[in-house]
Amino acid sequence: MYKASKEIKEKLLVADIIVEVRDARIPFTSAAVAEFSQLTSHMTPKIILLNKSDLLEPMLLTKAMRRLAENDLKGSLRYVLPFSCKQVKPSHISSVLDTLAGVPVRRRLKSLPTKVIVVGVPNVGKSSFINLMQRHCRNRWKDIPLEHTIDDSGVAKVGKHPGVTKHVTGFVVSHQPYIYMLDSPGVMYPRVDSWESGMKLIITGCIRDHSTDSLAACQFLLNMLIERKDSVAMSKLGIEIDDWSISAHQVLRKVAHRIHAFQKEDKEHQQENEDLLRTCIYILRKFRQGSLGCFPLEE
Ligand SMILES: Nc1nc2c(ncn2[C@@H]2O[C@H](COP(=O)(O)OP(=O)(O)OP(=O)(O)O)[C@@H](O)[C@H]2O)c(=O)[nH]1
Repeated sequence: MYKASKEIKEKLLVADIIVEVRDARIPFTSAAVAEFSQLTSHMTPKIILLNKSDLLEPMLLTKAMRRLAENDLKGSLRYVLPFSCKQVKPSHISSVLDTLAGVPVRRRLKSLPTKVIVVGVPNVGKSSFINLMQRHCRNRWKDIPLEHTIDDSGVAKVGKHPGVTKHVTGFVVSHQPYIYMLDSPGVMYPRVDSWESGMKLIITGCIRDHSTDSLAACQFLLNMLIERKDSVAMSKLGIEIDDWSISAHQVLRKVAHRIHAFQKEDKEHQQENEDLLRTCIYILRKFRQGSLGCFPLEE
């Protein structure tokens, strides 16, 4: 963990622009806040990329972007862009490139590349985004070498250079202006300031769940679906609900029956907890894949 923090620190120090990837379904809860204030200058421009926007209705996405702009970005120079690595839209890529090109950075000298680092809490799609940009840029500039290393002075060079003590690797995303994206993301910690935030982070996979958490997180999710009277999501779980006063535990049992999670030979119900846990993992996986439909977890 210490090593990871040290690496992020070093990368943030060389970065001219920070792209913070967040999960569009939890635009506030998936903020990578932990080290930001200590490690970055207030002057470093930040772009917030609301990834996984394919898992949110367009109207809600617009709302989330507006709320972020109103609440989260006061007084600092930031941009909020929608993105989806799963349903890639050329307009998303071009708006990222245009925004990067237009961001006023401290030193935009022709000889020095503007260095962009991608950061975010786990599982928000940082690597997917970097890989996608790398593929796009490789196709765009077929004849120009795109893989570089950068030494401490910020000069990008092709190939490996002996004598360069610290270097970061990445690829060119734009030649005019000269913009370079580091190819390894900075993984940061989320802020878990309430039980509810923790549940949302587990549901979306930003925090790894252990068995007890899976049960609690799944029940949290099912309660949300019950509250929303979300018959579409329920039908995707293979069940129908006639009376919405049903409890999360009852829904869980219904799904367990539906997927035949209960073991037939377990007449004494000794395995029941394990069977329900397997069902929770099944439900959470479906949600994370977007198979339960598009809905926000934050109002
Ligand atoms: N639906 C959807 N899934 C996505 C999107 N982007 C990434 N994913 C999925 O989210 C999961 C995590 O993606 P990664 O790119 O590994 O995320 P990461 O932030 O690099 O994760 P860590 O390595 O844990 O820090 C994978 O299963 C991806 O397929 C997206 O835009 N939409």
